[in-house]
Amino acid sequence: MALKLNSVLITDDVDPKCIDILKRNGVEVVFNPKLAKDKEALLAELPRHDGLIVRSATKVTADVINASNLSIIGRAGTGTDNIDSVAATNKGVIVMNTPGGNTISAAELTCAMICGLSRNIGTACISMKEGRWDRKLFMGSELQGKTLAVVGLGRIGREVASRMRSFGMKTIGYDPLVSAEESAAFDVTSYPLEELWPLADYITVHVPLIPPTKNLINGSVFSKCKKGVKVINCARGGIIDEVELLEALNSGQCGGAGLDVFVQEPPKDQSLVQHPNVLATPHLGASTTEAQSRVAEEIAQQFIDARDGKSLFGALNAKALVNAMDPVQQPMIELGRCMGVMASCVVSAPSKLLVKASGDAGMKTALSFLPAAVGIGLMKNSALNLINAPALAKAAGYELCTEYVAGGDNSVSLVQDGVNLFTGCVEGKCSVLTQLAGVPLHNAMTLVSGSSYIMFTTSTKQAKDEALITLLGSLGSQGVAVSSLVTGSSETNGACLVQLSSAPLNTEALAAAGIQVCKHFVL
Ligand SMILES: O=C(O)[C@H](O)COP(=O)(O)O
Repeated sequence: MALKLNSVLITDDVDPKCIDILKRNGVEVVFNPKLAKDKEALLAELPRHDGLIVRSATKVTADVINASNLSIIGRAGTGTDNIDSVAATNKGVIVMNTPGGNTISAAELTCAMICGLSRNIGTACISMKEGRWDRKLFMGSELQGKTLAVVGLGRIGREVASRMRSFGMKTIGYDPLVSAEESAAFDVTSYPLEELWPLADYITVHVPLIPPTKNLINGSVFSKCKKGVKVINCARGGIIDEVELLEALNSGQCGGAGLDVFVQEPPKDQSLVQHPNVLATPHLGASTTEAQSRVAEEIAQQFIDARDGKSLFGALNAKALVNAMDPVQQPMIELGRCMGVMASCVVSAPSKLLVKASGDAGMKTALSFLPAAVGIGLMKNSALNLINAPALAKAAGYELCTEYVAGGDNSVSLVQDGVNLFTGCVEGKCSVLTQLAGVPLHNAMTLVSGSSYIMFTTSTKQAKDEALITLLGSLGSQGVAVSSLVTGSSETNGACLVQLSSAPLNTEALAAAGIQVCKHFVL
């Protein structure tokens, strides 16, 4: 499944390697970092591009996304909080970052902050530049034997811990996604937050800014810490409550803060930056030649790989697409979509549908995108794709659950309230489905886009058989040939899908013949 990527707009300062790689691969590139600060101009330029690449300066808000024709937004870096991912997902736009490219640079800056705070390097340097020689004023403390608490034990947190251990620091930490055993394996002793705070001499945060991490370190936390605790934030502004940090600095409860990021960047309120115990830098975590070169190369190559259908590495909101990229899965996507179209004739929102796949491991993999494919067919909205279908189907009242049954005949069933609406499979994948009335399904469900189908359901199996005989007779009398037929039934209902070799269909004549056709539809 390839992505449209004829033209890419870059609105932040990225290393020229990014432009080179995209151009070398036949992509037109417009590089205009001024657009990061000029929304009107951004909105005017964006519609003619398929891809957008940013760092943290460009605010990719919902109105920007909705006014665009983008297929993909790339972040040359880690944090995507400047991109409205919900709006992107609802519009079916991939959001992608370069998760590891600036890890070392961010970790090294954090370590530099810890060292700088321990020896007052920032303030001592300013004092010397002012012509003073204040040796007594800048008495420091060693790091050896002190405890560093790392909140967030992902890539960056782990690199910080490992480097600071070489200074003789004891490393403790917390991460809701990392077990105590796992963190012990990289020499970080895990504690619940409430137990972590009183143990720490230094606290460094390496978490994204999301609702549970907003103001994670606040006045109440400072009151539980050792007096003089030092805090470092090279992650995102707002993880440490800025107002309550200032109070803690003023009272001495906090002995120093290393801040690379701020709620507002650049910060209008300078109280924290000007505080003597604050070591401040202007969001320089990823600002090294190495990190910039890496993230620029990575985002460009990831775009090309996505365009060529090779990989979706770094994609944050396209779970269904990742497995669906494999060309062998295309018939399965089409099957899901067709089943969704058929289902739309018999179900309406709100409803809960079970997408049940049985067969080999490939069928289990297919379940990662089948509900999305069913959703596309179900909602019959041309703006839907595998990225936005799950969210939009849910918003419309369709709950799509999945179930995998190992073994079986590589088929997919759509089940509502325990009643099997349809079962299907892709050509060559399935032998004969037992619940179908003697029709080899691999022929009958070879669904071809643009074919004309009639689908009807009945309250009993017998009624279905009778209706089918009447329908076939009626079609025959109209000169419409039937190319394949799928019938299904359970104890309580019957279903039938008739594929016609030629459209159009005289639905009035059918109605006159007393046939309850749910829908005549073109897949
Ligand atoms: O999230 C990141 O990757 C870092 O904060 C760096 O941001 P920047 O690319 O704007 O320097």
